[in-house]
Amino acid sequence: MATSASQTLRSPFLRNPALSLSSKPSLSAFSVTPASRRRAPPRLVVVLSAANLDAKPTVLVSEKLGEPGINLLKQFANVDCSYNLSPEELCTKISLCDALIVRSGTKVTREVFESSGGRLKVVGRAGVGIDNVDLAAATEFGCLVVNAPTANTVAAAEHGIALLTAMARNVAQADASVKAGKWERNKYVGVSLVGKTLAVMGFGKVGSEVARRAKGLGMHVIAHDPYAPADRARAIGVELVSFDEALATSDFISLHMPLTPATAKVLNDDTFAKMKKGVRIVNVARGGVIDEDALVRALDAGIVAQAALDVFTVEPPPQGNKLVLHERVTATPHLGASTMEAQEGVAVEIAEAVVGALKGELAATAVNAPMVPAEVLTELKPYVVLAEKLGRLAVQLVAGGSGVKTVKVSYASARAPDDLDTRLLRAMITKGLIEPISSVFVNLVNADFTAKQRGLRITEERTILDGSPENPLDSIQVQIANVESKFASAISESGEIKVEGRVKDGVPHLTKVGSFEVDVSLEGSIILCRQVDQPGMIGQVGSILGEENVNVSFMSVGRIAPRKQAVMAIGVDDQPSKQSLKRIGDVQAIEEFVFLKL
Ligand SMILES: NC(=O)c1ccc[n+]([C@@H]2O[C@H](COP(=O)([O-])OP(=O)(O)OC[C@H]3O[C@@H](n4cnc5c(N)ncnc54)[C@H](O)[C@@H]3O)[C@@H](O)[C@H]2O)c1
Ligand SMILES: O=C(O)[C@H](O)COP(=O)(O)O
Repeated sequence: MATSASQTLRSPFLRNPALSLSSKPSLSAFSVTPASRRRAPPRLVVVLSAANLDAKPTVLVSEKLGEPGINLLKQFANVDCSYNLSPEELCTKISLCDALIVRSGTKVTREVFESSGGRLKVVGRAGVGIDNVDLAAATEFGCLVVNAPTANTVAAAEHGIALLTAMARNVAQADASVKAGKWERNKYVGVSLVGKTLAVMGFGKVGSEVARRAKGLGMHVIAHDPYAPADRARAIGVELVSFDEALATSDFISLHMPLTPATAKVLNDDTFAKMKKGVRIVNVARGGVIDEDALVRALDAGIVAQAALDVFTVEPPPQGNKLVLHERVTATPHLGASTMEAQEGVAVEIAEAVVGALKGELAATAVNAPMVPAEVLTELKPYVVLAEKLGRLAVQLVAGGSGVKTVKVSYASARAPDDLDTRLLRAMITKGLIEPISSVFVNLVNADFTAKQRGLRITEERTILDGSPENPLDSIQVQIANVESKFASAISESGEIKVEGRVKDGVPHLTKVGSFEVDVSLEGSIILCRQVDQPGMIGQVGSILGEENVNVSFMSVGRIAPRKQAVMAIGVDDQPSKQSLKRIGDVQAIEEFVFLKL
């Protein structure tokens, strides 16, 4: 079992609270509730709880990061700024690091994750593009990848506009000519932008800012983006068009899509052939979206009149690169994000994201894990804890030897189905199901991957309840099918191990085991006993535990009918000894019992 996870998943409840009696409306159960346990909702420490918070984590910064970001990191971590590491040096260092912060110049390969020996928990990309990080490997290794997606948007858009205008007026070439002692006024006659059509390819953050600015220059702006909403484009006076239409009708094309398998070399011999003769191209996205050899051919053939490029397939491009040296190409060394303001912003954005992730908070800028908006997260916090604990309980009820393969999770809620994002809950149930029976560390990043790898099939279903949708969930039920249980009473009428829980006053409770209703707060550990319902049972078990100074935090009895079979759930703060557990088992009326660690 991954002990580090369970250690840091502690919630900050008080121990040894004064007990107070609270009567329950249900006839079939009563409970003893520590008053102090009803106060604070559990802290959410879900994603990266492997980071050892007792020792300061170590953050490796492998490329120049703005000072404000470094200062922020230093308040929480040991910061190792080692720039220009070779791939081998990076692999060596990484085993000593909990987090790595990179820009576009560091390749975070599978080897990096393998070399980290499981210690690397977060990769922070101080910028937008994450094409230099092997996301599949990061996910497999349970390493969260976060980026800083907003702080350099304006800088990149401004650089796009700078390249567009500089290209149109031959600024770079004319400057070099003047510096070379020439005065070539006729050679550097440019083209005007006003009234020309600009196609923005990729209408995301940077693309839309470029569009806005280009409209200010009097250009007719169209955009191609298969995923952009038309109303967002319309709102700034931009028409979304097909890829082919963008190519065929534009005087200028500005690229702003990410580099993905779908966009790699999207500008190639075939697509250049579809463009208007004399088109001008700007690229501040990624070099790999253009087939650079094809661009050289298109320039030489006069299809492309000019290109202005900030990014290249290989950076820095090899010496003597034909494209860079082409007379009608303006080149900058990946400067899109390089303004003082953007670098400060990016540094702070990524430092906050990495520190937050190391503390176990959910990252709003997670790239390989669901991004859960802060308000949703606040609401879901206690349910997240409930989900993991139900998973832990359910799997511990399985009799040894019977493999867990089929799990059904049912969420009962008065919310509309699309108003409840269950990915986080599913991940935590998976964590709860897998960690107690393996050495795998499961988090939000690798939960689905790990489940799949272990052949664990988790299906989810929703029960829509009438009533107020004020709370996101009424209950969560976890059922494990096709297994035997070491506590037969946990098997429901339909033959599965079944546990169900709810959140009460912000605290997760176990409310059903098999067909028995119970009510026990999910903290510490739990003893479940099945007995013939009769007076004195609570006293007998309570005094066995009391003799050993085991603090009982919660007790509840669920029964079919008075004096028939009942299940008693006892919450304990401390682990009872084997002898005490045996004595409980020896109580005559107790037919079976199980001790479950949460
Ligand atoms: N040169 C630099 O220094 C610099 C700085 C910032 C960003 N960038 C790069 O700019 C690009 C855009 O960044 P962003 O912050 O605007 O990202 P973003 O995610 O906000 O926008 C990208 C847009 O591209 C769209 N897209 C995806 N596939 C597409 C396709 N096949 N065709 C057309 N559009 C497609 C997406 O729908 C999205 O709207 C990224 O490649 C990023 O790495 C470069
Ligand atoms: O994707 C990005 O954010 C830009 O390409 C910036 O990259 P950089 O951080 O290496 O300047």
